[in-house]
Amino acid sequence: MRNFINYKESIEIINNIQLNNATTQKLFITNAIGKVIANDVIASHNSPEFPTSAMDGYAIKFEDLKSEFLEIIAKNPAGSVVEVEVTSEKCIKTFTGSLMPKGSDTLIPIENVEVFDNKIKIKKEVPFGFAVRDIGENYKKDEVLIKKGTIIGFAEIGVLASLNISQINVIVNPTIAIASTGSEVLDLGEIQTNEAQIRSSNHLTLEALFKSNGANILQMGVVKDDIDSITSLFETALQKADIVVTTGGVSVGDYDFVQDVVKDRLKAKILFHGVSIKPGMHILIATKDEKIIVALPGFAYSSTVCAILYVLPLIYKFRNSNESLPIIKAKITQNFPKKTDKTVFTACNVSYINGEYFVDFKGKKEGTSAILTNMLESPALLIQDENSGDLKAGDLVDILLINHLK
Ligand SMILES: Nc1nc2c(c(=O)[nH]1)N[C@H]1C(S)=C(S)[C@@H](COP(=O)(O)OP(=O)(O)OC[C@H]3O[C@@H](n4cnc5c(N)ncnc54)[C@H](O)[C@@H]3O)O[C@H]1N2
Ligand code: MOO
Repeated sequence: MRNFINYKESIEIINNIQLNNATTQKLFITNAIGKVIANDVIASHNSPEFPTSAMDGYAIKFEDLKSEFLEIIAKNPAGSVVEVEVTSEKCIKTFTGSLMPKGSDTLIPIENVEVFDNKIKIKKEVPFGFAVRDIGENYKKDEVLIKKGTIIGFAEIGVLASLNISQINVIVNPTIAIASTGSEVLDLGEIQTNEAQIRSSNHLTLEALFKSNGANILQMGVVKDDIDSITSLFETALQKADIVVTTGGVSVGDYDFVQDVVKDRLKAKILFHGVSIKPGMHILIATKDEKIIVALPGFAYSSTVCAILYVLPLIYKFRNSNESLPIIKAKITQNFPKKTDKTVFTACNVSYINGEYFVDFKGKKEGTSAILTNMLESPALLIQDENSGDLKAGDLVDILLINHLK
């Protein structure tokens, strides 16, 4: 009889896996979108470096605000440096993005003045320093602007560009080899020869999930339930990938060979085989020569839930990223019983109304762990801890936001 550990213990084991130092690569910034930056980015200068005008108007001395007229002594277009200084009762026509001329401290917008030849009359006053962007308004020299572990997105690209940084060091994404095992499962396009065969969805569901969450994929397709084929699958996959993920063949059936191969042929170090969760209780995680093996159950819903719970955190770990699973609180809108003493992950609908998350089960199908369609539309996983009881409408519950995974 196998020893089933609880969910919390299984996650601690995953968190404690020691990985080698991540490899980094240098990329041009827009090729690094979605990658994890390996070093802090520190501002090399103030932005702006000099007081800069935020509007089109006239640069003045604030003390002249009440003067009857101010003489326009120069024009100061953006991109050029005006040498003339603003002195008492003088002003310089200055534009959005122009440096504030020496001697000036305030900008009167064009709309606030009346122009008489080379003079202006201020019709509407402004406070001191109006429409002047101070030195370092956007960022200050030596400020840490992007922390290592951040995933590069559009805002990071913009900040890097403003720092004139064209290439950055990013973590090389882990490679995950994926295969579905089972003599009844057919790859796409494979000809069906009897009624007991079904189309494999798992290997492609997992490819989509891992690819969009930061892994390179080695798709190995479908492998029949046969010890030699499964052994050679693992041997190849372990050479090429950091993580090998399979589905099927981990429970108690006569043809559940994945576990036999991992334990007896590969002699991998078993971290656990069996967790008190629903779905996915037969999950097996092992290590072999610095590589990680994740053998998931065959059912489509079980393998997907377990891939989210165990493989995504491994990807985060390989990428040294500051990501974590998006688990938040929501209000449940109907009574919901606790059906087993395991930790249970149930697909539900999630909506966000007036700043609060709500969950219900409208349209969700009940049945076995084969029902992947429950993950369509706007799903979340309701998490019922092993020690929790029945839920009542209005209770605050933990949910994992599936649509926040990419
Ligand atoms: N006597 C017992 N039977 C079962 C137990 C148990 O404890 N005692 N556990 C059940 C649970 S829970 C699960 S989960 C499954 C896990 O079994 P396996 O991981 O060995 O998976 P398979 O038997 O290979 O497949 C299960 C199911 O999923 C379908 N499948 C398999 N691969 C794919 C694929 N690539 N794409 C789509 N669907 C797939 C397969 O046809 C089966 O229907 O064991 C229970 N049995
Ligand atoms: O362990 Mo299984 O509950 O059907 O995935």
